[in-house]
Amino acid sequence: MDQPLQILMYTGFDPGGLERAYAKVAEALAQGDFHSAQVKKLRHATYGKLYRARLNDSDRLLFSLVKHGEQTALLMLEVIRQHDYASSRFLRGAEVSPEKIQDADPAEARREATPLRYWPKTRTSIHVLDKPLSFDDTQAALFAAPAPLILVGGAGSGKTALLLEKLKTIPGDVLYITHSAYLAEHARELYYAHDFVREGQEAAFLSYRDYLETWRIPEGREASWRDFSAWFARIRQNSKGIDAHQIFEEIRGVITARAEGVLDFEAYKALGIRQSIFAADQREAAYDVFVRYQSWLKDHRFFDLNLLAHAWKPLVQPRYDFVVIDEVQDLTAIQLSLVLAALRKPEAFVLGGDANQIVHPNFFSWAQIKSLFWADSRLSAGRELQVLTHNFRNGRTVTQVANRLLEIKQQRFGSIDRESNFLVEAVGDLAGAVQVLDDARPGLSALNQQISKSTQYAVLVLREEDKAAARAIFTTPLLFSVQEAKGLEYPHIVLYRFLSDHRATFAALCEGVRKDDLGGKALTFRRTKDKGDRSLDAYKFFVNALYVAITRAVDSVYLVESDHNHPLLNLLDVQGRAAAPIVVPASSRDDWQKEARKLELQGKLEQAEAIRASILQTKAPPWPVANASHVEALIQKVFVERAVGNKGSQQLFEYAAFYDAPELAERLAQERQFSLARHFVAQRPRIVKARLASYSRHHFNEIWNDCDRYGLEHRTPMNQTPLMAAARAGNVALVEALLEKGARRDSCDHLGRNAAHIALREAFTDPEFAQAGFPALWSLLAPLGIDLRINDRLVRLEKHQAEYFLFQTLWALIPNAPVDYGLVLGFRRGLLERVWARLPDIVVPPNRKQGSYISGLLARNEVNRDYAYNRRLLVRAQQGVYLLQSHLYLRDPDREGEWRHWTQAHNLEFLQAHLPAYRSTFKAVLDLAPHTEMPSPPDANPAPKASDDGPR
Ligand SMILES: Nc1ncnc2c1ncn2[C@@H]1O[C@H](COP(=O)(O)OP(=O)(O)OP(=O)(O)O)[C@@H](O)[C@H]1O
Repeated sequence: MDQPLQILMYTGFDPGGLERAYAKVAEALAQGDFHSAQVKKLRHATYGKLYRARLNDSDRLLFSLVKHGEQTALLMLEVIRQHDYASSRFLRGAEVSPEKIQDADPAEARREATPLRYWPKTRTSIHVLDKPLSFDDTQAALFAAPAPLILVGGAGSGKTALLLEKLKTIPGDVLYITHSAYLAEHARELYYAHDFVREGQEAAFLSYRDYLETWRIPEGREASWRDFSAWFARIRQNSKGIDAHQIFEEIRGVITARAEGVLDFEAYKALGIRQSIFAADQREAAYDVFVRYQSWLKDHRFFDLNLLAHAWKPLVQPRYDFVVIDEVQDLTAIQLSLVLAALRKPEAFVLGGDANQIVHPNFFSWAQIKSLFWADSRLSAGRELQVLTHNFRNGRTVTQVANRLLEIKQQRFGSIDRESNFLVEAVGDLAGAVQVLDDARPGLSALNQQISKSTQYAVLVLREEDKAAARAIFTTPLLFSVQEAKGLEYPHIVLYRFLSDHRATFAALCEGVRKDDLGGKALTFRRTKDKGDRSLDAYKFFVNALYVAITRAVDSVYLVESDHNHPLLNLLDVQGRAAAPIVVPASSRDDWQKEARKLELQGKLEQAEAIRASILQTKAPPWPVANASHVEALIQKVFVERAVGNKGSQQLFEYAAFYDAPELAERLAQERQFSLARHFVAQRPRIVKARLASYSRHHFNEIWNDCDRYGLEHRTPMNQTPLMAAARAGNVALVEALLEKGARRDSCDHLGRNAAHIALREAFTDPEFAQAGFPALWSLLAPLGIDLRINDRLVRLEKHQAEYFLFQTLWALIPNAPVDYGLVLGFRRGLLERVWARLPDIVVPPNRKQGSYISGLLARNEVNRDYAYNRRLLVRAQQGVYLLQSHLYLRDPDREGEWRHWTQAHNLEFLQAHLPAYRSTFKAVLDLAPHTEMPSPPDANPAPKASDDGPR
């Protein structure tokens, strides 16, 4: 007999008014009686296994099962009232048709329960992000505590999870912001996982860079370390022994970092000994480099995020009701103050971070943060920083070694500050291992042979410049510097010669530290004795880098070292590995494919490309692809050169049918007497169907064969990726399978349409498609947001906003809408009314389909309309006729940081060339594109006044 099921509740669960019916059903379910509550199993595209029970004639209970160890529990998610599945929190966008749901079997449900990594038995309330989570006591207390809050926690302590859950509770305009673009995007995905929506909230998820762009898009690009070091190498002879890494850190973390303004030379010279990397006698030379740095930025159209923050200060207005800042240690004081300047109420913020993970140059300290905020008496009353000490990510041994490293750092240098003075406790069941491997060729070659086949192992080096040596041994594409590895995690991590290449530095770290004093349960606070001792600053990068590197491993760490007797290994209590070779199962092609996509999303293009080049090794397909240049060549051949035979005409006709270009078919009929083209409307469905045949099937073997040979992003003869073709064919299962393999949602055809736009077009033309597969396709394919450059600002449209759907609709329709709508450039309200009426309510709620709502939506997004939330998307061409406005740009997917005018993104020039009948219309629209440059931003790199009389 199975144990009774425990009952847990989702934090948003509310049986309001149905308590008695709920209690009865819950009791039966807990006893494993699924029959009397008529439990049915539902399938959800993203959530996985969900069940519904009958509460009464019209109301239903939605639940899932979770387990921890031997214990299984019911997780009560939601009461669905009056059969209204469409407005369900967890089923939104999912298809629930009564014929397709089946009776549920309790034994199978137990087997398929979702594992909970952590579950203190006293807690019954469960949060749901991408997965169900039971908070620990600190997380729970902080979740309930009022803002402002500053929360500190080691790697994997659940900061991001807590910050996001907290954010969900707050109404109004809210912002999640962090330095890394990847983390901002990842946080947004976690937040909206399972289609979470909060009524009455507008949430923005921005990287710090995006945030700046929402105020004004800077010219040029950010100066990276690589740019800086190449420049510095050229000027180093006359910079009096200043080290490149140190001056980079000094400029970014000290000279330009203060909220009050860039330090002038006098103020810089007067800094205390612990406030600068450089001793008093080096400051003049250091400042001189800074002055030259500014000229260099200007000359090369580079920008620096701190200098930009100073310049942007006058632009920032109160805009947000609440702000969450994650990984706050990656931001400087000026950057922080620029974010907080956008708050409507100064105390409405929560910050999270970990000072032990600083590998970006910024001189961060919690004391500085505290003084920045708590100096404000409105914020300070009774506030302390809160510390999260559980580790939900790493195994026990990895956590132990990471803790020892923190202890060593503290013994050697004293506590950095009270706030970072903690050790962490692993909560998972995994033991894991940390071992030393010999840096000797035969052994390492054998190791390389094993791990280079696996996505489970990554190799880390301290700095970018150490990669070359590691590459001589390790051929895995998963090779990272510590900077790059921040925020990543892998089951197994190989650290290549961290200690052996910096023997003396790491040995100095161990001076005076006794092994017997290590291995404790907690750190006691201890200040350094000598205030002038700046050795921590010199070693900070090395210790923190090692800490970050070790904590990337979920399971095990291998330190490849030539010096097994290094004192740090002894202090960390890490042993050599016994002779047993490491044997690793090879990862599948699919795993590599997914890994490449994951890395690409994280901005790790070098490693993603290495996977494609060295492991996937795909080749170009042998067929001609109907992209813009191919179609142009065909047009030239058929209409200009008037090539003999029908082959070219046939190909063009197929293209015209597939891409809804009746005008092109008409030309074929008239200019080439191509008779099939006279029956365009009748022929079109046949051609489309034939072209999509293999994407419409239930068996995908043929598709997988093509993907293996030509890659997941290869183009079909109709210039679609397999994902686009599957979307157009309405094949939800294939779309899911392709996404699971890592297919890109953002690939576009030559008219700027991605898979979501293609599905949307199809839904506008085919009512059956709209009602059947489309809701699931939209939920799977539509990106969470669209970035537009409107004039000189970044405007991000979020998926739940009406403006988002308006823009996506226009993008899917213009310029040559599906056949029955004709050419769409300028459009009236009626067009939107007609096409939205075809879509199910689950995608466009009924109130948004009404003419009056649409009129309002168009009017309030018109460039000249005075309205606070106007996104300025449209221009009124004449009474009632709108057009996308002329200062509207989209991100160029192929050129990072660049924007393309919407007419270019849509390739209107191409269309203009091959649709002569519409040339004048296209020309009129193309003429709207501004030929002049954008208005220039305020001077992003103002030369500080001191440079006039400062040292040169
Ligand atoms: N209470 C919890 N129970 C189980 N898992 C949890 C809990 N809280 C967080 N996690 C999981 O632990 C992992 C790490 O959490 P999260 O990313 O929030 O930590 P973090 O402190 O922000 O880490 P880092 O500083 O390394 O980015 C995530 O997979 C998250 O879902």
